[in-house]
Amino acid sequence: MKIAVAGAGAFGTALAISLADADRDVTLVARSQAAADTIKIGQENPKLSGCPLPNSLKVCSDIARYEAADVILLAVPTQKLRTFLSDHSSALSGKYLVACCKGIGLKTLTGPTSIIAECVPDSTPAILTGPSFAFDIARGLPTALTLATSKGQDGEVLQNLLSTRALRVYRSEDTIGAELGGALKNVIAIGAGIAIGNGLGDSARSALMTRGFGEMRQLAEVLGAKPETLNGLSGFGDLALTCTSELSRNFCHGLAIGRGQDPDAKKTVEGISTAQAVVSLATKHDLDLPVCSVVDAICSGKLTPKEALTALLSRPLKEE
Ligand SMILES: NC(=O)C1=CN([C@@H]2O[C@H](COP(=O)(O)OP(=O)(O)OC[C@H]3O[C@@H](n4cnc5c(N)ncnc54)[C@H](OP(=O)(O)O)[C@@H]3O)[C@@H](O)[C@H]2O)C=CC1
Ligand SMILES: O=C(CO)COP(=O)(O)O
Repeated sequence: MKIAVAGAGAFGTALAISLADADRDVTLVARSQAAADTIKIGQENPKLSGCPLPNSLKVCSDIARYEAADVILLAVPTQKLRTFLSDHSSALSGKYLVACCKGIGLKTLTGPTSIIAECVPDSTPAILTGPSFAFDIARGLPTALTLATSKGQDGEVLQNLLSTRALRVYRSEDTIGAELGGALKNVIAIGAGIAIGNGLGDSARSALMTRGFGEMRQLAEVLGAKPETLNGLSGFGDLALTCTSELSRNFCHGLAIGRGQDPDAKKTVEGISTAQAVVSLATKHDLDLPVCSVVDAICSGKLTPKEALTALLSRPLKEE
C-alpha cells in the first residue's frame, strides 16, 4: 500500500522517517515546493533537526501524491484540518484518512475523525494517537500507539501497515475515546507546566494530573467514549508523558506562563484551543471541569496563575 503524509512538520516527518525505515512506500508531502526543497537539500527537516531522512523517503509538494496513495496520514494541526480536507476533498475521497493530530475542532466542537467524516464522507476515517514525541519516533526508539477506527477490519489493515519493529500499534474501535484522550491531555499538561513553572511542586502537579484525568474521563464519557479507552495509551499514557517532560510543547507553554515569561507563540500548542473547546462543551453538557476551566482562563488572560490557584483551593471540600 502507498502512504502519503500530509503536513511536513515535526510529527509528519517523524512518522514518514519511521515508515520509510521499515521499507514502506511513503511520500512526505510538504505544503510548498520551497518547504519540500529545504527538506530535500538538507536531507532533514529543520522542524525536526538532527533526524536525517532515509534515502528511500520521497519528499514533494505535489498534491497528486494524495490521489496515488491508499493511506494518507494527516499530520496537520487540528484547527487546520478542516481547511486542508476541504481544499483537497476530491483527491482524498475513497482513501484511508488517518488523523495524527490531537485536538477538538472549534467550529463544531468535534474531534478529527468526525471532521474527516464530515469533509470527506466516502473516506475511511481513523486516528493514530498515544504517547510519542516526534524525536523518539524518528530515532526508532520503542513506542506504543493506539490506532482507532470504527471498523475492526480496517483497523487491522492500518495496524499492520503502521507498525514497525520499534513502533507498536494497538487497535481500538473507540475513535471518540482515543481522540478525546489525546486532545484533553494537552490541556492538563499546560496546567502541570504552569504549576511547575510557578514553583508549586511535584505534589501539586500530581494532584492536577489526577483530578484532570477525572475531568478527561467525565467529559469523554458524556461524549460517548468507552471509559477503558481513557485508561489506555491515548489517555492515561499520553497524559503521563506530556505532563512530565520538557519535550512537550504544551507542558513548556505552561512552564513559561508559570515563570511569568512569554511562551513561544510560533510553536504548535494544541492545548490552548482545546481548552477553549472544553469550556464550551462543559457549558453545553452542564459539567463542572475546574482544572480545564482554569487552564483556559489563564491561557486567555482572564485569570493569573495565582488567582487560578486560589479559585481551585477554595472550592468546597467533597468526596473523592
Ligand atoms: N511533535 C510531536 O512530538 C507530536 C505531535 N503530534 C500532533 O501532530 C500534530 C502536528 O504537530 P507537529 O507536526 O508537531 O506540528 P508542526 O508545527 O511541527 O507542523 C505542523 C505542519 O502542518 C503544516 N500545515 C498546516 N496547515 C497545513 C495545510 N493546510 N496544508 C498542509 N500542511 C499544513 C505546517 O506547514 P506550515 O509550516 O507551512 O504552516 C507544518 O509543517 C499536532 O496535532 C500534534 O499534537 C502528535 C504526537 C507527537
Ligand atoms: O502529543 C505529544 C506526545 O504524545 C506531543 O506533545 P506536545 O504537542 O505537547 O509537544
